[in-house]
Amino acid sequence: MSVPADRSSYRVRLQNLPKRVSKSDLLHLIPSLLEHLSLPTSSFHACKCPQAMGFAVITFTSEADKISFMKAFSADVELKGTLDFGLLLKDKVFKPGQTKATDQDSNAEASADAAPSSSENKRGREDTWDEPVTTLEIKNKLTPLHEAYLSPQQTGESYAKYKKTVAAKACLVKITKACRKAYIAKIEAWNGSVKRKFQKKKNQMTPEENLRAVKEFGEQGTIPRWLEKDNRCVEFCKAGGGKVLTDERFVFYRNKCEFNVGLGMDSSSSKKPRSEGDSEGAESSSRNLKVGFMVRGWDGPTCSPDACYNVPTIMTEIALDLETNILNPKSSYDPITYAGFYRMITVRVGREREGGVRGVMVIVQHTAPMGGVKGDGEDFTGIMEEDKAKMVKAWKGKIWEVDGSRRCSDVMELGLLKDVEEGGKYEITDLVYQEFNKVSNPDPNHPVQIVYGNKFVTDDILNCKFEVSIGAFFQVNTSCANILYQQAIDEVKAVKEEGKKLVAFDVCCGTGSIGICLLKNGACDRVVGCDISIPAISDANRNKKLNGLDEDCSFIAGKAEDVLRDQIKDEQASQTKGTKVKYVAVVDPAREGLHNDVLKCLRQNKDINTIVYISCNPEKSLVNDAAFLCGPKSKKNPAQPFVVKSVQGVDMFPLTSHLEIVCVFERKGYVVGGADEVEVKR
Ligand SMILES: C[S@@+](CC[C@H](N)C(=O)[O-])C[C@H]1O[C@@H](n2cnc3c(N)ncnc32)[C@H](O)[C@@H]1O
Repeated sequence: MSVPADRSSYRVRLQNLPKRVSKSDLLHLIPSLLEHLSLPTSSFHACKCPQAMGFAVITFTSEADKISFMKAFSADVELKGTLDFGLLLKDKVFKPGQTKATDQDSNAEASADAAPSSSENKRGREDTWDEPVTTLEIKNKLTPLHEAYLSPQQTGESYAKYKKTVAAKACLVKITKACRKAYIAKIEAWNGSVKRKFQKKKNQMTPEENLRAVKEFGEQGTIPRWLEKDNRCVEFCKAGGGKVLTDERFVFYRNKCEFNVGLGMDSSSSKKPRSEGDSEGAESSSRNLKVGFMVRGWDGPTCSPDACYNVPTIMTEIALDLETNILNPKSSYDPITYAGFYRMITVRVGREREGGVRGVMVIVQHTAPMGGVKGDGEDFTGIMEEDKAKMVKAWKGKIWEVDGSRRCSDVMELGLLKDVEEGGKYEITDLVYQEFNKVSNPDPNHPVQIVYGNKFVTDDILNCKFEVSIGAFFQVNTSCANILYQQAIDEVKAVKEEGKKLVAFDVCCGTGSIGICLLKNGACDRVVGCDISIPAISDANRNKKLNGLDEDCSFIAGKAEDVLRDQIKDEQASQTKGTKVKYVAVVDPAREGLHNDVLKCLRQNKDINTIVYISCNPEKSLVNDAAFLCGPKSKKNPAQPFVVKSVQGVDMFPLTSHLEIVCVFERKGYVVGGADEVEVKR
């Protein structure tokens, strides 16, 4: 059989798989999936699953086979219900020659809540350019729940109910199912081993040994009360009947957006230019540079962000200014051919400064000016310098008076906003360039070049001030972050005990924002944080001083899986004798969840009995991590398990399907029969 050189268009991504799925699991699963869908097993060619990533890439024998699979899969409503983890199919765009599904891919997805997902995208699909993109299509892509919010009849579920369903059902039921599964497997194994043990030793055991074995069997051989039924966990948690928290500002809430610099549709020509010889394309290219979102994926047109409910007006105005007045029309980047110069424009709005003016940072990401990504492209040095000079001239010192009423009247009519709360005064205080030549996204430590201004923006959460560097993470909905962090404060305060010092380990602390808010608001007495990002940790170290908390905070840069264990040990060793200390962990990992070593460290440390877990991926990584923290004891994992104490949803991304969850795990001196109310005695 001849093997085609490039099978990139034959691949799909199967998501929501259990994190620990192996290739051999998949080799069983895929043929049975195909059988279930009445498709020939011969259509399957190969599969890959990166370790502990919870997804797999399946390659079919042809593109037609892939399309048949996708159609059958999407049409099969039952399928999702029958599989424990609710599989999700994603027609991920694989670049020509790309065979590997990497970590970077999922990071790119993680940051894509501003940008459209590429779920319906197909490489080289010509119909992405056939029809003009409508504003409804843009809205559906970026704020897919706008219709559920506006007209409950259309989806049969109101917006609030949908979000609550995600919080209570999808997350909690999945946690319960995953934990129950682990207990059931353990019990089955235990039954077998106990039986063997008894049969072997029946006559040699003393009555005491016999009693001990029976007791052990009793403890290990029973499902904990909170996991008795698949939905039992819900009864223990607030979100089962509770409301998702929101600040009720459903529009224009993002403080950061990443705009693609691509080509927009032209009424005179819908064909995308592909080469210099393509005169029709070249003509439309000169008119079509667009700054916005790629609603139809990497090979589709770039669209104006004006129709997006979650993008503030100042950002849409900056995008428009760039595309009409500043950027050279021949300089957009093509992610398929890697040709071109400007890749992405990030706009970040900061806090209000003196005179009611809000500072804005613009980051221009581009390829190498000489030769581009592959090194053999055009020389953009002149264009770069020219455009940069235009930006400085037009922006530096200019106050933008933004009239938000145009977009407000639209959303007020729809009931998304009560008052005109948009627009105001802005100044682009910082302009930064970043050269990036690889295919995916730069890591947080990637260098930048300051054109004018600073390397960071400033913002406030609760009553704390933060400086945030370019590569550092910061919550994208600042006003809702107040609610999220207040929730964390309340949960940590609940651990505090009179006469005892409370130390909070802020795992994946970013710029130190959660820990600093905890400390400043009296929830704990000391914060010890770690984060993989060096710029974020230098921000955290500046931010603790900015908030007058230098003495009681310690932040270090490093992967949590490498540094947390020693950080905890050092902190415990540093306590003066006689001090009564309690410890709590607040974890806020990226979408992939916590590394196994971090989970092990938290579960094994008997001094940490409460974990406040903030998750932006409650249906996947939170479920997997909960299964580890709450799963049965084993030889590898002998420490007492945690139970889920509460789950609270916070609507950080209104009108999208994303939901932030604050899940509190508490370690209980669990014994059969409901003693899960007893604290661990040490
Ligand atoms: C969702 S953000 C939370 C940041 C911060 N807690 C906040 O609220 O702003 C996740 C953070 O995890 C960090 N991170 C990712 N992988 C990590 C790892 N292996 N070890 C430590 N931190 C990590 C990222 O740099 C990022 O700052």
